[in-house]
Amino acid sequence: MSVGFIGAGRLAMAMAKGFIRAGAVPAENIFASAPDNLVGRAELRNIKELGIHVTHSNTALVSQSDVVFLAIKANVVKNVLEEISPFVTQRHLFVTPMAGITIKSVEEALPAETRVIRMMPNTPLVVGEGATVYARGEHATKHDGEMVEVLLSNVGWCFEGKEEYMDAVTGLSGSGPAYVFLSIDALATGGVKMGLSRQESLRVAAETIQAAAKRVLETGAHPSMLKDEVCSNNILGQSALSAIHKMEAGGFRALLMDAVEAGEDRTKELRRMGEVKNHVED
Ligand SMILES: NC(=O)C1=CN([C@@H]2O[C@H](COP(=O)(O)OP(=O)(O)OC[C@H]3O[C@@H](n4cnc5c(N)ncnc54)[C@H](OP(=O)(O)O)[C@@H]3O)[C@@H](O)[C@H]2O)C=CC1
Ligand SMILES: O=C(O)[C@@H]1CCC=N1
Repeated sequence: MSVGFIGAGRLAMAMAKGFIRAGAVPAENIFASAPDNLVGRAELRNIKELGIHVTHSNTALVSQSDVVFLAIKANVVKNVLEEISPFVTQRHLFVTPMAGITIKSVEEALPAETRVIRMMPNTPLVVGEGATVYARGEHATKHDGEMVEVLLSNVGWCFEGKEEYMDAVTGLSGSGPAYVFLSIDALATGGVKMGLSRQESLRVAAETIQAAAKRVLETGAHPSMLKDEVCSNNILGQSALSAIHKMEAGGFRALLMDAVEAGEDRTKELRRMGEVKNHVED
């Protein structure tokens, strides 16, 4: 199976590296199309070092690939689909990770009965971890879905969901790693303020987040119950409860809920951007 990425940006390269590292797709079966303006840029050297094939032609990439990931931004999708449409055949499966862009809009821009799957991954798949939710279009078969699921399961957890939730998934897990990176940085900075070295503090913060996530996944327990395990009820303890009181007073949980909602709202705006040719935001 040959895998192509239209757009050789951050997500595409994370996926390509993740697939190669996991042994899911050999580098020689991976293609990426990068615009001409990448020539001479450091990104192109990094991409070439991966050993994948790089072209400056989206249409050549389509001709070379069985599975085509649309790893571009919403503002160029209309033009790109118009450009490649004459080169699309029944051989192709299109997978779109684009925030906000619906399956229907991709299907309508490509030849009738083109098989399309929409998915929302996240970039930690570069290290073989992460969460991907996908939804099948009208013509994508169960087998197509299983194929995507097997491929993405090499680089994290992947499951089929409903397209109507995909904007919310974008606000939750597509963008989620950024919220967690921010949290790790903030926790580590707190440690530094209390006298730890930056390096130690960062490691302790990252290991703590990883361990807590693992505990949720392995026990299947409600996070509030696990929180109670950490918080001593005894008046002689309560250092965790004192900290949590501060977090609640600062609206910590409401802030994270608002973040997911804001991510979803912006994703819906991106959908409108995708409806216009070469949209440029003011
Ligand atoms: N980054 C993430 O964490 C995630 C991203 N996504 C989605 O993935 C998509 C890509 O995001 P991301 O990788 O972050 O964005 P990037 O901007 O890093 O990558 C997009 C790439 O597309 C290239 N490009 C622009 N126009 C064209 C064209 N006409 N033909 C081919 N390539 C073109 C850009 O080149 P140039 O820079 O030269 O313009 C750039 O390299 C988005 O739709 C996003 O919503 C989904 C989940 C997570
Ligand atoms: O911010 C973005 O556009 C993308 C969508 C999900 C994560 N990053």
